[in-house]
Amino acid sequence: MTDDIAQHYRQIITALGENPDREGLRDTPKRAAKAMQFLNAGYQQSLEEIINGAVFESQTDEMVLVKNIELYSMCEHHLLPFIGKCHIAYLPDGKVLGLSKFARIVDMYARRMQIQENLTREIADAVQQVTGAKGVAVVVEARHLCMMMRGVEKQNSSMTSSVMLGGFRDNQATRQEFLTLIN
Ligand SMILES: Nc1nc2c(ncn2[C@@H]2O[C@H](COP(=O)(O)OP(=O)(O)OP(=O)(O)O)[C@@H](O)[C@H]2O)c(=O)[nH]1
Ligand SMILES: [Zn+2]
Repeated sequence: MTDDIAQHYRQIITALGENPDREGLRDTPKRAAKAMQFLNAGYQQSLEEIINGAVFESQTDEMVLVKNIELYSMCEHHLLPFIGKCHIAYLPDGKVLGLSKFARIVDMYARRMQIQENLTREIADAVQQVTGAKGVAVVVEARHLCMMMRGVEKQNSSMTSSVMLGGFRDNQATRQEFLTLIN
């Protein structure tokens, strides 16, 4: 598969007017193929595999918040990166999730071809599914290189997307507490 992708990169380099056989570019198709495979590795993962049973019984019913999870994804329109951070909160209902698993969930969905809104929704649905929480809130703040390096070339705009489920959707005080904590 890597060789296959590398062959296509070689053609792209040629089509762009470069010489894929010159010294500096000789290994580039293969490197680029490996990088692209890494950035799309989320297709090879499943929720079950990354959670690996790390859901623990707990009687806490207070909000749990994991803030500022770094996020690197690729926009499905241009295959250019969007980069930012993700905040996840949930209201446990007898079960809590291993802390590292929030970052693993973010990475699994981010390492696919995405738009930010769908990524946000997929993270929220996954946390809901594995914890059975009374509520889940996810906010993603990101800057899109497709808007910065090309296209409208706006360097300072960022996009915020959010998904609120259960108690975060129904209860304004809970939602407000979450928004206050992340700002
Ligand atoms: N809602 C949303 N839009 C995105 C995201 N990533 C990229 N886009 C937008 O997708 C749109 C694609 O628009 P098109 O007109 O088909 O493509 P384009 O001609 O390359 O668009 P420009 O970027 O405006 O030059 C653009 O408005 C992008 O800014 C995302 O995560 N969410
Ligand atoms: Zn884009």
